[in-house]
Amino acid sequence: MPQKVLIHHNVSTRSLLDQLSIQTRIFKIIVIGDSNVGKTCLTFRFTGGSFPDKTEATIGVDFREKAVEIEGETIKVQVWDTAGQERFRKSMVEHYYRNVHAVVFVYDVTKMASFRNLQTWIEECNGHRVSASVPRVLVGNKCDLVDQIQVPSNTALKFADAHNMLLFETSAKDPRESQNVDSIFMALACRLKAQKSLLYRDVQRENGKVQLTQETETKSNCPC
Ligand SMILES: Nc1nc2c(ncn2[C@@H]2O[C@H](COP(=O)(O)OP(=O)(O)OP(=O)(O)O)[C@@H](O)[C@H]2O)c(=O)[nH]1
Ligand SMILES: [Mg+2]
Repeated sequence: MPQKVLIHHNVSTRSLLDQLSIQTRIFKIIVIGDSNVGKTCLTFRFTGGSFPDKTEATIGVDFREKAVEIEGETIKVQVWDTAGQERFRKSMVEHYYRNVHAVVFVYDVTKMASFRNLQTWIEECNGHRVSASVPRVLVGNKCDLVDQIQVPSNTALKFADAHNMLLFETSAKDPRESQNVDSIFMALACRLKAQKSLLYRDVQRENGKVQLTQETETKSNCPC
């Protein structure tokens, strides 16, 4: 008798877990740009809430995740912090762009070369057949270095407009800017939620396998 109770309990626990995983939506956001612009620091600021004491050049990719709540729904934002150095990224590039939901292009406001190179990063992104409906944003980082700014805001704004991107000028280092860093990812998550272009955890009951599938896109009505 107690055994029967146990079996019944297992079944209901499993279906509850299935339901929970179906409801977990994951947004894959990749962060792209030259080496040293601060991609790791920005992703760390968003997911960990602080500025890392020390960073090393990213090799391949580092994943960071943060659960956010939007209109009562908990969503997992999966941030792919990519390597800026060619030698540390070449074997991974296909993986960066596969099933991506949004792209964050980063430049360093104190380094004009990192701004000019954005064109190359955009071309790489387009070359990997990332759909035009995948939201993209532009981030000028290191705004705390006010005396060293080389990229004027209006130049960056024109570029962002021409490429249909929102522009965020911010600093991963300055704690007063942390809300601004959060708003980069939150604006994207908000837009993706509205778009319904999501990774669903689609529970395939066949053979008890769990697979990830991508839903078809619908038109966005997000205000951001
Ligand atoms: N002043 C200032 N320094 C920053 C800021 N963000 C990052 N840095 C510094 O810039 C350097 C590079 O930062 P990372 O985040 O490692 O750069 P990355 O873009 O991830 O570089 P790769 O991994 O090689 O592609 C580090 O010394 C950071 O401390 C910022 O907002 N302000
Ligand atoms: Mg890095």
